[in-house]
Amino acid sequence: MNGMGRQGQRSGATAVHHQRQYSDNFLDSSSNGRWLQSAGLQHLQNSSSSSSIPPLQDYNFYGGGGGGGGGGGQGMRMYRNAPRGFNGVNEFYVEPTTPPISSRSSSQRKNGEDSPNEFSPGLLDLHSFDTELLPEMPVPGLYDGSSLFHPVRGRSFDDSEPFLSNKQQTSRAPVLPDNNLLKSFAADKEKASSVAKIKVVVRKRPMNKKELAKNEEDIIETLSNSLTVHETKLKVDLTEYVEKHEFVFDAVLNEEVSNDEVYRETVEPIVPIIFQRTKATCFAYGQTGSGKTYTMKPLPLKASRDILRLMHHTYRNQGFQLFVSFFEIYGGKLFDLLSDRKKLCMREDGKQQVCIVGLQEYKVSDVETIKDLIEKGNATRSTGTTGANEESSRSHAILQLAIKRSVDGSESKPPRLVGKLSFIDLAGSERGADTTDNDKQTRMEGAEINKSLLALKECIRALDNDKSHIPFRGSKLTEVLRDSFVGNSRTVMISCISPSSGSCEHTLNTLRYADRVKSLSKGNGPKKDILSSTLNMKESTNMPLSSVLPATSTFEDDITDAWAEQDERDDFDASEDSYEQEKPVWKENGKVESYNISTSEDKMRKPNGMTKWKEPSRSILKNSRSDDDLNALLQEEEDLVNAHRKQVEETMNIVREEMNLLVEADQPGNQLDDYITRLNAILSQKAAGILQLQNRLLHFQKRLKEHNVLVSSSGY
Ligand SMILES: Nc1ncnc2c1ncn2[C@@H]1O[C@H](COP(=O)(O)OP(=O)(O)OP(=O)(O)O)[C@@H](O)[C@H]1O
Repeated sequence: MNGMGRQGQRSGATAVHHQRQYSDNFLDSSSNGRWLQSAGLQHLQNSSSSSSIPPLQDYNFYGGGGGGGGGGGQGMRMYRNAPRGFNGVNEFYVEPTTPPISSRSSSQRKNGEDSPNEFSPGLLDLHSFDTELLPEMPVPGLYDGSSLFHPVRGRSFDDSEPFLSNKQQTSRAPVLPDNNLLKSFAADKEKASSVAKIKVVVRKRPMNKKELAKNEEDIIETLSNSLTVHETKLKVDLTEYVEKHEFVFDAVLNEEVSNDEVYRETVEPIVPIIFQRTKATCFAYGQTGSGKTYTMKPLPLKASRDILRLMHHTYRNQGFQLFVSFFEIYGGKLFDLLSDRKKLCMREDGKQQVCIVGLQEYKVSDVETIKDLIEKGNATRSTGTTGANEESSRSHAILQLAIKRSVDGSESKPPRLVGKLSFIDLAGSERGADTTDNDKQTRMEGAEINKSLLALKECIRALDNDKSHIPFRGSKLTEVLRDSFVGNSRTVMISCISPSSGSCEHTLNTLRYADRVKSLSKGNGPKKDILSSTLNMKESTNMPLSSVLPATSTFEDDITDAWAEQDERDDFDASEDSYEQEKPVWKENGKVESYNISTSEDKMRKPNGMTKWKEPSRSILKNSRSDDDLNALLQEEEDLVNAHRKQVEETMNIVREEMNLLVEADQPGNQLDDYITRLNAILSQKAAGILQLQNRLLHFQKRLKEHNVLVSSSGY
C-alpha cells in the first residue's frame, strides 16, 4: 500500500510543483547539461550516475540503543545488525494520554487505525505550529545541573537527587536555588555555549562483502582526528602512483567505532543545550551506501532517551514536553512519514515563521513509543517502492524532537517551543549528479538534491559566520529547516565515507564538502586540510585529459610554428622562475609510492595568471645520446604534463565553483549567459595551453624517433 501510495504521490507531486521547484533551477531548461555541453564538459555529468545501489538491508530500526552493529570486530560486523534489548525503557513513565504503539495490537496498526488522536499528536497548522522559541523564563526547579551533561545512566527517577520543585505543578514548597546551584546552572550555560556551533565529524564504514569480493582496497587511513585518502592514479606512461589527500576534522571515527561512540561524539553534547532555547541539527552526508542511515538511525532514540532523562530528572516537574515528528523531502515535496506519507505543505506565517501544514506531531513520554514511531516512519520511508535504498537515497528524511513548555507552566495554554533537535538523513550525495539521466523525473530529482545539498552547505556557512542573511530559500530542505538556522543554533555534520578504492571519487567529494563546511567557519583559523591548496585540484583528476583536448590530428604538421609562437607569447625566462615540482618517490619496483604536488603555486604563476613551465632543454634534445639524458628529458616532459594537468584541474575547480554560484544565486537567464561566456573564455585559454602541451609532446616524440634512429645507426 505504501508503495502504491508513494508512487502515486511521486508523479502527482511532480506535476503540481514542477514549475516552482525546477523552473528556476538551471539544471532543467537552462540545464546543467546544456551548460556543461556548451562548456564542452558534458562528460562530467556521467561520472557518478551509475553508482551501485547496495542491496536491501535488514534494518534494526533504531532499536539498538547499544551500538547497533557498529561495535565489535571488523569485517563481517557490518552485516550483523542484530536487534539489541533497549535498556532503560522502564525508567520513564508512560503518560496516559499517549498510549505506546506497542500496547496496541499489530492488526490495529496494520488496519490503519492509528488515528492521530490515539497519540494525541498536535496537528500542526499555521496557528498551532509554533516555531518561535519560548522567551527565556526562570526555571524554578533548577538543581545541580551537572547531570545535564552527564546523565546518570540506568538510574531510576526515584533516585533521591536533590531537586527543587515547581510551585505550579507540585504541592512542594517552592525553594529558591542556593548560590551553588545558581553557580552550577551558570556553569552549565557556559558549557553549553562552549559547544561548537558547527562540528564536522567523519565516519568511515568497514569494507563490505561486495568490495572485498572485488578485491578493492581500503584506501582510508585514519589517525586521531585526521585521515588520509590514498588515491591510485596513472601517469602518462601508465605507471601507477598514489596521491595522498590528508584532511583534519573535529573527529574522525574509524570502522571500529560503535554507534554508541558516534552518539557520544556527536549528539550527546548538544542534547542539554536544547533545553536552553537552542535549535540543533545533526545530519549525515555521503554517497549512497556509505552508512548514513546506519549512522543516523540510532541517534534520535538515544537522544530522546537522554532528553527524557533530563525532563524527568534534571527538569522534573518543569512542565517540559517532548514531541516527535518525522517527514521526508522527496523531489522537493514534503511527505509525513508518520501519517502514511500524506503530502504536506509548507507555509510562512506573518512573522516569517515556517510552518508545515498538516504535519503530525506526537507528544511522547517514553522511549518505547518513540522507538515505535521511528520504526513506523522509517518503514514508510524505505518500503515506498521496490528498492528501499534506491528510494531512501533520493530523499531527505527529517526527524524532529521538539521540546515545548507552556508559558505559565499550566496545561491550559498550548505549549511553546523551547528547543528542537533535528536529525536529517540526507539523500545520497552522488544523486545530485543524476542530471543526465534519460528519465526526466530522475534528472529533476537529482537537480533538486544537488540544489538542496549546496543550499545546506551555504546556510551552515552563513550561520557559522553570523551572517545576517541566511540563504535558506535556496531549497526546500533549507526552507524547512529555516528555524533551525536562525538564532541560537548548533549543527553537527557527520560525513559518511566508504573505505574502498572503488568509491574514491565520491569519498573525496564528500570530504571536500565537509572540509568546505568546516574550513570556512569563523574561528577555525586557516584551513585545517593539510593539503588544502592541492585538494580541490586533485578531485577533478579523474577526468581524462583527452576529454578536454580539442580534437585534432594535424598538430604534427605545424609543430615548429606553434612552439615558436607560444614561446613568444609566454615571454618565458626559464632560468629565473621555473616551475618546480616535488619529484615522485620511486619504489624499488619502479612504481611511485607517494606523489605530493608542491603547494607553492605562486612560483608557477605569471602576473597574467598564466602558468609557466620549464622548457625542455634544447641542448639535451639536440645532443643527447645517453639514457641519462633521455631520462632527464622524459622527466621534464612529465613535469610539463603535470603542470598542464594541474592547470586543467584548476580550471575545472573554477568551473565547479562558478556552477555552485549559479545554483546558489538562481541567476536569471541573461546573467547565466554572462557566466557561460566567462567560463568559455577561461576554458579557451586553458585549451590553448593544452594544445601547446600536445605540440610539445608530438615534438618530443619526433625527436625521440630521430634519437632512436641515430642510436641504432651509431651502434649504441
Ligand atoms: N559503520 C558501519 N558498520 C557496519 N556496517 C555499516 C556501517 N555503515 C554502514 N554499514 C552497512 O552498510 C550498508 C549501507 O549503509 P546505509 O544503508 O546506512 O547507507 P546509506 O548511506 O544510508 O545509503 P542510502 O543513501 O542509499 O540510504 C548497510 O548494510 C549498513 O548496515
